[in-house]
Amino acid sequence: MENELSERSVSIDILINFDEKKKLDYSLADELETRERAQVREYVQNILRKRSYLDFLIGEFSSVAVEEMKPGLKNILRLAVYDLLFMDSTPDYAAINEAVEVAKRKLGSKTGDLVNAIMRNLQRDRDNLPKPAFKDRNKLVATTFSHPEWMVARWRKRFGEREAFKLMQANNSRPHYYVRVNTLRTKPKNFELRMEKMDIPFQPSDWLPYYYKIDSVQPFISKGLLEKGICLVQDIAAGFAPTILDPQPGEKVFDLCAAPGTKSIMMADLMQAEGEITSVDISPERLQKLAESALNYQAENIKIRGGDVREVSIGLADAVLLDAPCTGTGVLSKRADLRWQRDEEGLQNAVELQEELLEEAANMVKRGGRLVYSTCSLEPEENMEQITKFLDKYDNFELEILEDYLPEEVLAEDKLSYQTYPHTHGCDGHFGVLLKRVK
Ligand SMILES: C[S@@+](CC[C@H](N)C(=O)[O-])C[C@H]1O[C@@H](n2cnc3c(N)ncnc32)[C@H](O)[C@@H]1O
Repeated sequence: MENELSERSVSIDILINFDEKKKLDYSLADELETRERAQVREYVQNILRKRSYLDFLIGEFSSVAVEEMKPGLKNILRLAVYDLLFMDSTPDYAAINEAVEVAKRKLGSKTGDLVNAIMRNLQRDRDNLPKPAFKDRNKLVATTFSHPEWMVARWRKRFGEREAFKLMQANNSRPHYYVRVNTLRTKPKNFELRMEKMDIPFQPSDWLPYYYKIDSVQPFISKGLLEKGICLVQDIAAGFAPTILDPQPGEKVFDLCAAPGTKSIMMADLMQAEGEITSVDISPERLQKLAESALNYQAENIKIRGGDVREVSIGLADAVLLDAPCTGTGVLSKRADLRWQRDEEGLQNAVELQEELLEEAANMVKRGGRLVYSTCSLEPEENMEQITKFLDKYDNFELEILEDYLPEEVLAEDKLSYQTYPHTHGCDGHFGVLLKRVK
């Protein structure tokens, strides 16, 4: 019999908690070993990536409608169906028996019997599974690709169906990972030698210096490379915003909405820790992570400031980065949970907050100074439309051309913004512009 704290049962607890509280809390896995914790993350993210499709299958084989199931039963079944159909390493009997045991233990023997019946039915038909066949096209696509219907409707309209499919497929695939070497701690050549010695596969990027595409983050954790501050896990597109801000040693820089701090750390490195970065964020927990990273990465020029960007009074800077809170629709392969947490109202709220934050950020830029606005969203309202609105209102800022900083393939035709897409660029979806204060 399975131990109380198995990867499966902890994954189920995290998924139940997510359904009930709309928050993904991995701390429930804290008592597991590193490898098991990684497995829990895999389970949770993979199940969230396939959630609508798994629910469709459960509905087809159950006498109880999925909408009527409590989160406990629903998530035991989601994990069991995922195990049965998508985990080659799990034998059928183990997938079914373990689900039945967890159901009995958590919800009683009757529920265990129900799980057994549903799973046996599904196993019997596994070579001839039903396919979603809804008349409503958005519902059909949303179920097939496990994205919310509002997102599907938007993306089908904007990109056309073929491209929207490719984007959703990319969101449902294993994400790409990059690390950036921290030159405050080591030289890139030494870092490469170290990776070779440790047999860690890596591929230097030709987009930005010091970035390497990697297969998995796991060896970097287990060999202590992150802990020692040697390198940082950061998507290459997340490095574009600091790159175009181009902070120089000795400058005064503000990083607004800075936590957990990967961009502050990168900017400290670009500045060789000379000058001053004030990193502002509203979240004390996330700022705690930034404080730990600053120590770890020897980013000694970072000063942390807790508070709302709209309320802090920190004067003027040569260069300001506003990495605005957003819907995160560009990072859905790494954060599959976000697709289930966002809705159209949330998008509208994000747009309003970004507008206020952008105005505040602009007021903190010295005359002649630079302002970068960035998001990890694919939605025009959060990106270029936000900037157009801002420029219509303020005539003391101008957009700068980005071709000296970034590869052409990530730039808009006019070279005044960058936007990456997971399905075309093989990295997260990020947007950014560089504004100069001209008067
Ligand atoms: C996209 S994340 C920032 C990621 C960060 N720049 C990095 O690279 O690690 C957005 C951040 O905005 C913060 N935030 C949201 N509203 C804020 C506000 N009104 N004032 C300050 N920070 C805010 C959130 O706490 C969150 O940490």
